[in-house]
Amino acid sequence: MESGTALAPLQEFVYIARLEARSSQPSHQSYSLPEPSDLSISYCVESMEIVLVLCVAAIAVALALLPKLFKRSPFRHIRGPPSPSWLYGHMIMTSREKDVGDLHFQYMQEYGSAWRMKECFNKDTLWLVDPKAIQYVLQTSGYHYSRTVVGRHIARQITGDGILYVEGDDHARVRKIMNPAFSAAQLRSFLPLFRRSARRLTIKWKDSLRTASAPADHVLNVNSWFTRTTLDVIGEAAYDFRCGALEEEDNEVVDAYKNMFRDSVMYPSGATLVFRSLWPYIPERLIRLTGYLPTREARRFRRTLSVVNKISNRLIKEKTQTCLDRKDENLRDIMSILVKANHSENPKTRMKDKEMISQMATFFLAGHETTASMLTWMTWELAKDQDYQEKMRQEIAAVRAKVSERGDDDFTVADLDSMTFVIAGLKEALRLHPIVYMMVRSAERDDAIPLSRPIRDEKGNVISEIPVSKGTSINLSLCGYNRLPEVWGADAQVWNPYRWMDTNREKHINVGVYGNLLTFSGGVKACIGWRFTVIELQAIVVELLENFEVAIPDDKPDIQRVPGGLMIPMIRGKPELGSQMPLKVTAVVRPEKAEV
Ligand code: HEM
Repeated sequence: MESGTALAPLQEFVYIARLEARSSQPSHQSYSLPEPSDLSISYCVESMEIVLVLCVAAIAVALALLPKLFKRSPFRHIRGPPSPSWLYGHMIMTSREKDVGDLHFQYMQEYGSAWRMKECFNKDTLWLVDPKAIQYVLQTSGYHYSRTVVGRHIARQITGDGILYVEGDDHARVRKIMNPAFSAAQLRSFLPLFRRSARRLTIKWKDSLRTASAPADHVLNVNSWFTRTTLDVIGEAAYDFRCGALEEEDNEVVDAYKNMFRDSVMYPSGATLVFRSLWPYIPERLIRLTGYLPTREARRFRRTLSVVNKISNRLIKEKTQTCLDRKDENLRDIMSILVKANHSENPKTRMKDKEMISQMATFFLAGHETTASMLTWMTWELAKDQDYQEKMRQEIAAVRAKVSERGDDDFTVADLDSMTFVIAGLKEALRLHPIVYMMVRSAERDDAIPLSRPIRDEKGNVISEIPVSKGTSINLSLCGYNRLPEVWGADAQVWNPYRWMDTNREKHINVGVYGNLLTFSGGVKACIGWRFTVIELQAIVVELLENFEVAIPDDKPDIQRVPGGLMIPMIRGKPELGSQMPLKVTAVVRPEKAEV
């Protein structure tokens, strides 16, 4: 389609709306992955009426906001890829990447550690992988770069007014109350719970192998098993609530989260992108109403939130009563600690019950699919690297021998931390597969973002800091930074866990909370659950490698990193199957346990 005439944006919009209408499905979708070049197979289930209403509203608001939308950005001379569309900018392209990160990696090579792209209505947006710039945005000036209006309101639809939604002083207040529940000592106390859940998973896999017709070729969708395991873990750790996800696949909570991202935010339609791009100009109270719209994402999120809120409501009441009765001394779950911390706060700064419920929904959201996906990508890497997998297994066996010699039944956190190969494998998986692969921040004031390495702009000028104006969207490419050759070496694009054993590694600018990776972000809003995740991953990986070998199945499925809010593993060309990671799983025969 031609662009460039005055009517081009309108033609483009109508063209894409038509294509999307053609691919809209009334109820249960038939899934097909849209190629950036072929929007006719776009994935979109909003009804055409909703799309049209939103379009008309969007165009009306857009006309009223023309002056703001056409403000020229102070970094317009930074280099970047040409925009394919005035209306959509690069938004369709980036939200429909074939494999998460491929565009980021390409632009890093072409333009360096900072580049310019376009949002809807031709608005400039800055992309960063530069460590100093990222440090500045997340840490040095963290509270001057807020989560975007769109990001916050989508989070609000999934979790309510939780920590992912609030900003500024409110964020600092909530974070302070939450911190005690995530102290290192508190999280270490969860190890037995993680190990119990991992053992339950082992039993389930062994049962599955026992009943398999050909155990040597037994293929499991490990992602589904990991999701159910981590759901059980977060239920028990956060609420002392038994989800029972490993026991029954069709459980209410499992069902509430199953493929939630695929069914909501994956491959947003053009109309959705345009509509969302207007939110920053709409009063907050009106944006809140978007959660009640019959759109694909709002409907899907409402379904999940109603299940989680029902449980949280009941539990908050119970735990508050237990706290008031002073019967909570032995309760170590996150919610009990939060209730206690909240009660010791000044009544003015306390979280209200509604806020507490939202934090609980946040833990469920933030705390299970992320960890499950991480386990999925890690086992996939290990399935491809049998040598390294075996090295990890030998290391685990050696530490196991020491534990038995001591007369202990199981590993302590110190034992897990002594496993150099396991930790290096874990860090490498976190580096290559950051589940939250990008974050967008909005500049709260005019500012200049410093760079660690100067770049050249379109005019050949050397720039060591980038001027940004209030309201600019700053895209932090977590997956890009995690593969930056300056930081990780010339082989940054490939799996090489040995890089973590190099004790001569150069010191780099501090950006992230774990291994200096950006996987858990950094600064004032870094992942509060990173330590929780690391211990959980260690506990589960060690259990699995003691009991099983994982390998790529004989038919070598083509695994795709699908951009859907999180980085979702799927079989290329089969999105209707949802998250998938088929791996061949065989039992390891241990000397003392030769059964299975
Ligand atoms: C592999 C696992 C995980 C990954 C990759 C991950 C990643 C992240 C990232 C990148 C952020 C920053 C998001 C942003 O600023 O927009 C974040 C925030 C957060 N995460 Fe995690 N996370 C993981 C597990 C967990 C777990 C297990 C919990 C809770 C038990 C958790 C709770 C949170 C919370 C509450 C926030 C918001 C923090 C704040 O705003 O101050 N996460 N996480």
